[in-house]
Amino acid sequence: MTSLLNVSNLSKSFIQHQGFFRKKEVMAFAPLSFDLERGETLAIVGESGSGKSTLAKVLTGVMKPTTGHIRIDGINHSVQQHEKRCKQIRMIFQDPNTSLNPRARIGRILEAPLSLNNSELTPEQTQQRIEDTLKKVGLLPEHEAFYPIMLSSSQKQRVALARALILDPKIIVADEVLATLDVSVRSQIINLVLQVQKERGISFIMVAHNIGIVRHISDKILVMHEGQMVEYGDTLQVLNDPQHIVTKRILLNQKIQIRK
Ligand SMILES: Nc1ncnc2c1ncn2[C@@H]1O[C@H](COP(=O)(O)OP(=O)(O)OP(=O)(O)O)[C@@H](O)[C@H]1O
Repeated sequence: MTSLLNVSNLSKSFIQHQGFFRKKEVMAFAPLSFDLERGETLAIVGESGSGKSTLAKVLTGVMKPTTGHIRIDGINHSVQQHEKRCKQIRMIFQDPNTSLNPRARIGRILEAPLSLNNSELTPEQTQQRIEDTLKKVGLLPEHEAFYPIMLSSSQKQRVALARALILDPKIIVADEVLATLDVSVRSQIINLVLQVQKERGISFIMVAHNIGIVRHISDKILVMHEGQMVEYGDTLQVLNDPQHIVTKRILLNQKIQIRK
């Protein structure tokens, strides 16, 4: 059976100019491959600079890969096909304070992906979709008239999730969305993600630091180190019996006991 997401030999390098004539190639991440099934969550962990954010951006098509393929339901996923791509895979960024336009009301923020993606909805259906999506993330239809500054951090992160959900994607990629939130808001957002996942069978790819959360929410884990995928597999299996020194070090740094 075809996996929902199949990533093969995906890599990304940047060309850095050093003076007029010299160029240096920086490998953000080396060729890597993995699969993700419907309704599963993959956690990407690793130390700073290991390539996690670049991988997240390449997966969502924000950046073009240097090598490799991304297939969704067996179909090649291309950066050029912006419209189709947005309906399949959407990204939520770390800080809703910078990712939400402060000058736009919430209704406009949620309407934008629909109009940018040539939605065939009538104005009434668009309005209904916005209200339904707001409700789905625990907000009220009245929040449509609010500006981001009028919302709490939890509400802003809910709007970011609503913006990702509104096109009904198969996969959502979240880059460190929990890092800036305090503990109580963090658990609210985690519960919301788990609920949305259960209801709609969406797959999540989460760049995350906190191994306690990774253990709680993810089915698979991918450990990065200096642009290499050093370990990948079932989350509990990897966390209970890590094979790579980097995984062991991450667990040790967070005082997580290895069970084997
Ligand atoms: N636009 C860019 N141009 C050149 N090099 C880049 C660019 N973006 C990232 N890199 C390099 O790619 C490597 C991986 O960076 P990336 O931001 O993906 O790591 P990360 O694991 O997400 O780090 P952090 O946890 O600190 O966000 C780093 O060496 C970084 O300097």
